[in-house]
Amino acid sequence: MTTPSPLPGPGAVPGSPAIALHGLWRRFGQKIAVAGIDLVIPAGSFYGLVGPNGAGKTTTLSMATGLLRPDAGTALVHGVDIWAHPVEAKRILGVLPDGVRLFDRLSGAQLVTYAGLLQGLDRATVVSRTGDLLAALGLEEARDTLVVDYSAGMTKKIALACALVHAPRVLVLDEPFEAVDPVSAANIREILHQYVAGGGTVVVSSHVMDLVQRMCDHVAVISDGHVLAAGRVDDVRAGSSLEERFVELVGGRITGEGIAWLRTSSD
Ligand SMILES: Nc1ncnc2c1ncn2[C@@H]1O[C@H](COP(=O)(O)OP(=O)(O)OP(=O)(O)O)[C@@H](O)[C@H]1O
Repeated sequence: MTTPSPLPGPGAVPGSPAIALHGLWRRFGQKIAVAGIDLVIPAGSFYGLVGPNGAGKTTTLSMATGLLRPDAGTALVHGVDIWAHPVEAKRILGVLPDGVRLFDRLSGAQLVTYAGLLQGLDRATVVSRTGDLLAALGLEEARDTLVVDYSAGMTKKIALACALVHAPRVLVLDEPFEAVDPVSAANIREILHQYVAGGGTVVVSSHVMDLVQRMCDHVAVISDGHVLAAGRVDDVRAGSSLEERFVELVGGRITGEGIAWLRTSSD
C-alpha cells in the first residue's frame, strides 16, 4: 500500500493583496499589545509602518509573518493564511525580524547559503545568489568572517541577504536601517526600490518619518495597538510633513521646563 502524499497547500491567489490582516489581537498578560488591527497592504506597494515605541509594530509584523501566534484574527500573505498554511505562505515571504538571532557561528556566506538551501533552492542557484547578495550589500570582504564577529550594521545586512535569497514576493523588514551606515542604507534602499519596481512588495517599520515619507508610497500609523491612519503617504500626511501628521495623530509631545537637575548652567 502506498502512503498518500499530503495535499499541496494553496498557492498565492491572483489579484490578492500582498498582506491582509483582519482583526488581529495579541495580549501579553494584562497588556493588550495589538487591539484588533485591520490592514490591507496592496501588492507592489512600498509600505511603511510607523508608530511610537511600544505601539505594537513588532507584535503586528511578527503575527503577520508567522513568528508569533495571534490570540485572534487572520493574516493572509497573497491570500494564503500564514497560520493555516505556514509552509506555502513562507515560501512567498522574506522576513527580517527585529532583534534577529542568527546562527552566528557560521560565516556570512555560509549563513546565506544555509538560508537558501533551507528554502529548497539548488546549490548552484544558492552559490550564485549568495555572491550577488554579498556584493550588493558590501559584504564581500567579510564573506568568510563569522557572523558573531560582525558589527550591528553588518549583521542587519546579512540578515537581509538571508531574507532575500529565495526571491520572495513580499519582504517584511522590521527596522532595516537601524545601525546601518548611510552608504549601506542608500544601497539597501536602491535594492528595495528595484525589488518593488520588479513587482515585489516591501513592508518596513521605521521611526524615521523623513525616510518613510521619501521611500514609501503607503504608510500606516499605529499607536496603542490600533491603526490611526493608513493609505497613500500623500493622503495620510494631507499637506503636512509625515512627522507633523504623526505628532498630530499620536500626540505625546512633552513640553515645559524639562528635568531641572539636568540643567548645568547656574543662571
Ligand atoms: N514578549 C512580550 N512580553 C510582554 N510584553 C510584550 C512582549 N512583546 C511586546 N510586549 C509589549 O507589547 C507592547 C507592544 O510592543 P512592540 O514591540 O510590538 O512595539 P513596537 O511598536 O515594535 O515598539 P518599538 O518601536 O519600541 O520597537 C509593548 O507595551 C511591549 O512592552
